[in-house]
Amino acid sequence: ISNYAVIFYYYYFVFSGPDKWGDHFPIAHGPRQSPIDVVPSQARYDPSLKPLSIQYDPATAKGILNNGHSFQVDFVDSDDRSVLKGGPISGIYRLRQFHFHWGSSDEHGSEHTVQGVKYPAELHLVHWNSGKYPSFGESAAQPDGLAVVGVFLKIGNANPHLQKIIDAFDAIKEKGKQTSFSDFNPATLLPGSLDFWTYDGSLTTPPLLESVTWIVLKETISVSAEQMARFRSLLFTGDGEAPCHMVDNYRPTQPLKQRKVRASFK
Ligand SMILES: NS(=O)(=O)c1cc(F)ccc1F
Ligand SMILES: [Zn+2]
Repeated sequence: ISNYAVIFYYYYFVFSGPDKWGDHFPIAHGPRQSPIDVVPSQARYDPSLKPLSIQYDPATAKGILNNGHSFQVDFVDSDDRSVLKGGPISGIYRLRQFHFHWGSSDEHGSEHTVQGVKYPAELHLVHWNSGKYPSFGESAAQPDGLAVVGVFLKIGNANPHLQKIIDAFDAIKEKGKQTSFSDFNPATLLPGSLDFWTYDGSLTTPPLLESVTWIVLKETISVSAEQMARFRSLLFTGDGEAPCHMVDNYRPTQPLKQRKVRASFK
């Protein structure tokens, strides 16, 4: 079908909300959908999991974009300067972008939950298996193609590392706007501990591809209530449209089905 139709359907379903996605993306009812509710007592410690190795080069930061359903910071991924290794993955995965999901209030907004606990926001650092596949697009179609590190945000002290991102929001308020974003190390957004839960899952927005090894960190990072309010000042809508605040851009948790969640810690 034409590119126009693809774009139309993409935006139609993204805007018609998660409950409608299954009608036209049957994989929405698949065996390894994300996000899920992580139940720590059901997660089995796996001593064979290696420590996470995260090495990012701030020079690979490229730009920041409002894509109409979140904002994302894109990275140069034409070489292995910013990579993820270890943990549950084999080989080397290149950082492609990071983005967030958040709510209309501090009571909810994360995609994953922990024994039903919802956080106000969740950071996703998206990596693709450059050791095995030639591109992000190719990787996204493979069961071992992507690895996403998820980090929960919790209301507390203002996060100075988030502030640099927030300061760029005025330039990307509307859908489709982007601006350059350089010299930023996303490792500054990680908590002190890299203890994690891991499970096999999917993209959480259409096309919901079941190609993601999820690595969800146990420890949270802080964000202030004022900083969360700045996230909610972004718009889903484009210039000239009736403004609609970018909030509640998270998918509800999905059935675990036959999956096991492993823990990297006792
Ligand atoms: N929320 S997500 O990390 O699963 C995700 C990453 C992508 F690169 C594309 C779509 C997605 F939904
Ligand atoms: Zn995400």
